[in-house]
Amino acid sequence: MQKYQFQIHLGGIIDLLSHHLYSGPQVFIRELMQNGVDAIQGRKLIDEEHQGRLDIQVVKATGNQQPSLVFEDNGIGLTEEEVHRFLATIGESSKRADLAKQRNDFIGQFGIGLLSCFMIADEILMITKSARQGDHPAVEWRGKSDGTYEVRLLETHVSPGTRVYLRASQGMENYFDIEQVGKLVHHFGNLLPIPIDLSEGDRRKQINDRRPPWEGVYYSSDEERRSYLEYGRELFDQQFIDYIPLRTETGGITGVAYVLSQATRPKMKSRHRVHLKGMLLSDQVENLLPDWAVFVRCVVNAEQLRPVASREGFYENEELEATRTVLGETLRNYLKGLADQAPQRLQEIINLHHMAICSLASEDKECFRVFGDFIYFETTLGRLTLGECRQRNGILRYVSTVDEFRQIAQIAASQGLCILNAGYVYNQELLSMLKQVDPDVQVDKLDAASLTNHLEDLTLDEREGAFLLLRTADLTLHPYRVASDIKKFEPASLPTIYTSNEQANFARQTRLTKDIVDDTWGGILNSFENEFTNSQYAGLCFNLKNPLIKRLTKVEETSVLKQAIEMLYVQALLMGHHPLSDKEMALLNQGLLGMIESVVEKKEDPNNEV
Ligand SMILES: Nc1ncnc2c1ncn2[C@@H]1O[C@H](COP(=O)(O)OP(=O)(O)OP(=O)(O)O)[C@@H](O)[C@H]1O
Repeated sequence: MQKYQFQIHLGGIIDLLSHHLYSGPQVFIRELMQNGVDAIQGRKLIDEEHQGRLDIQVVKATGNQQPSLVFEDNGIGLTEEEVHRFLATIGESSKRADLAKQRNDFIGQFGIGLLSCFMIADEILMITKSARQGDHPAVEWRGKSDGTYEVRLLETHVSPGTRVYLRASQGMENYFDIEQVGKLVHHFGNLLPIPIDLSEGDRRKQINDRRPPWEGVYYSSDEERRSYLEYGRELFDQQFIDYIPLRTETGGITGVAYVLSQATRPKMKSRHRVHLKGMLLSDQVENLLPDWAVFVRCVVNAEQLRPVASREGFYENEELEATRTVLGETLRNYLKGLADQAPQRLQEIINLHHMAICSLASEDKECFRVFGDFIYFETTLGRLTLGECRQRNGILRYVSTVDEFRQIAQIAASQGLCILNAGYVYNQELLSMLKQVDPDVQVDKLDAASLTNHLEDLTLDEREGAFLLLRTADLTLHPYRVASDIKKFEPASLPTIYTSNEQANFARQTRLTKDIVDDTWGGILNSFENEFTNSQYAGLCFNLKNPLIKRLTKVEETSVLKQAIEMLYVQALLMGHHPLSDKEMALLNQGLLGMIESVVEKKEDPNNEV
């Protein structure tokens, strides 16, 4: 059997890189800067004192000549043998662990980056001189996008390092415009530790002369704070509430997490600006922090994490996982610190990102442990954090719907009872997460209807006095499936409370629906309704402490009583935000008209007391 060698279709590979791997042609600038930085790093390994520099020159278009770019570094350079091996072999890199021994020193490793230049130029011309072999002549390498290359040795003196020449292919002139190049060099390279000069003709400027705040030395915490926040504002073009310096051994991270001043939405992920050895990987990295850390946006430099081949994110491996855990720990310590020293700021952060934090804390135990106590609930005693609720009450009691909460809020509040409204999204999940995280906590669901059991009973005499009112109420409200009762409770200004439970609500909903559907459906719903038992009755409880109710117990005329009861019933429904059925609406109308009539009659004949 004969052996053959794989052939590579360079056009196909370039197409693959440009359309499927890289986010766009602009990355060639990143790849070239990175090769320059790596080459300087390589030279430092043989000469520690070596002062590296990168020089990028833009040459404007002239006549029928397309514009061009020259990337120059004073790095390690390549010998002729290395040129054949590393430049002309796709996937071969001098920076891999086995060759470089200290792979961590270099940014590149895949051996494909240089090919990105074919996205904007048809030819790559490189002149390189090895710093390792001083007597070796400089080498000129000319690689073409058709997959061929030429090599020749130069006789002229060239100092060690590498120069890459690129001429814009048709349609790519934009990437050779000085302004555009300046922006891209700054975008990708502003944290690189080697000075990068950009020039066009006589104009020359260092692009990365500003160092990040975590490299600064500060004489006061105010100065430090100002420097960090100003950097964040300029970088992200937004204001932040606070900053958290980041430094971890795992992953070799340095940087800062900025606390967002705008509310985040649930399931929204924060995107971070991430560098690898000073080179920007991406400003859209999502997997740097634990999912719960929605309230910050980071800019970091990593020395040890592994990039994916597109170099636009980190490879998801154990090291990244460990780094994420340590960064999460840093954020948690910051929050704990705030809880002790600046709880208002912590509450401010949580209030801003409340929905997002609730959503995460309801699914993620770790997040719950961090934030749980600071999440607020609507309670019958006002808005309280879960921590405050736990401090005040041995048992946490909640109702599961907003309607139930409305029913009981006033009475519970007047009796100092703290009942949580778990009718909003995530609330019940958060309470069940609380039970998982702290099994000792007692969390009880309260049935709003059962609340009336805890109200003060009437004495025998009082009961006797209220007999007619109660009997009339039972008869009047029976068609509405409402049972009546009478108790004494605060606040005295409240004449009645309407209580319901899930079955009663269902029954009520069925009746409301029946009002608006046709006969066929009405028949089906009727058969449901007929199955209802007493437990599906809602309740209207009169308050004997209320002056109006007290007066009603003295009224003997049942028609007056009936009308008052109907009105109190409708009013209780309206107070609880329950939609009225047609029949109830009619009650309201009749009642109002009746009242108007009696007022008018009274006006006409002041002796006619109603
Ligand atoms: N400026 C340079 N100076 C010295 N050697 C260079 C330079 N540019 C490229 N090389 C050599 O060419 C090889 C291939 O470069 P290329 O950019 O394609 O891949 P890489 O940098 O090794 O890895 P990656 O694909 O991750 O960028 C490098 O490993 C290096 O040996």
